[in-house]
Amino acid sequence: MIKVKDLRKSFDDLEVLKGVNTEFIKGKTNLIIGQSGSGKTVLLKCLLGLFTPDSGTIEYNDRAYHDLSKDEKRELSKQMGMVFQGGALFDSMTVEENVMFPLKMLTKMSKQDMKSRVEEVLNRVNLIDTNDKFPSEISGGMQKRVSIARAIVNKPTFLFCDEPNSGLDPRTASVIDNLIQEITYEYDITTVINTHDMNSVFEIGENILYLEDGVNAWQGNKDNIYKTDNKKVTDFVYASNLFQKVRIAQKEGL
Ligand SMILES: Nc1ncnc2c1ncn2[C@@H]1O[C@H](COP(=O)(O)OP(=O)(O)OP(=O)(O)O)[C@@H](O)[C@H]1O
Repeated sequence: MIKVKDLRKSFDDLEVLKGVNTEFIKGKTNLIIGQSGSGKTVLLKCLLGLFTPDSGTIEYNDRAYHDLSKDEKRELSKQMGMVFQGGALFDSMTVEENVMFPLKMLTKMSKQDMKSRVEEVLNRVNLIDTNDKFPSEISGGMQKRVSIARAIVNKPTFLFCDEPNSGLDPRTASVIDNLIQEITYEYDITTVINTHDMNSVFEIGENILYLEDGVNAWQGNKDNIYKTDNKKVTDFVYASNLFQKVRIAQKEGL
């Protein structure tokens, strides 16, 4: 569980987060949606500890970040997994080396234990016989799987994903969404996903935060979002004709 209270962050004169209050639930896929520039990435980076907020608090399992000692902050960062936009794999490393990287950096595991843990997570994301391949030798969908394997290899408590579907065809995007959701359940992780993909919203949106101009403007789940009359949310979510038709069909019970 992550609780965010009155979070504010500015860059010089630009006020980006203007008092965000929200909760991200353990064991669920929590989505952040909103217009470009609404502050989604800045919020995600605050959650990851990459940006220091100007004010407000972030509590990770009921412990406020600013109350933690330096060592505790370091320990907390080890409990965080990140799926970067575009995968952000190391081109010069094989799939196995990419996934092993966090274990080398963050743990004192033996080479053998690291190898077997890497094997376990690569199997979990259904990547077989790719250990010795380089990122350039596998498809975009497979690269995302490697990125997910790398993010979960150190058994994180918190998983952050920045547009995990970008650049994928709709079917592969849906497979990746479902994989992230399954892993969230299996590992009982607090997963936070920054997304532009409305298919993800309707598929895995268990707790959706709609951010508008740096504030939490709406929060609900994929079932509530069909029915909400909050104009800001409907204008954003149903900007496409296709989704408008889906909404009408849903409301009419078709
Ligand atoms: N390091 C930074 N320094 C200065 N301004 C920044 C920095 N990071 C973000 N911003 C500004 O904060 C605002 C919000 O950016 P952010 O990347 O959070 O938007 P977003 O909602 O993630 O947009 P998108 O959906 O397009 O990725 C933008 O105006 C951006 O220019």
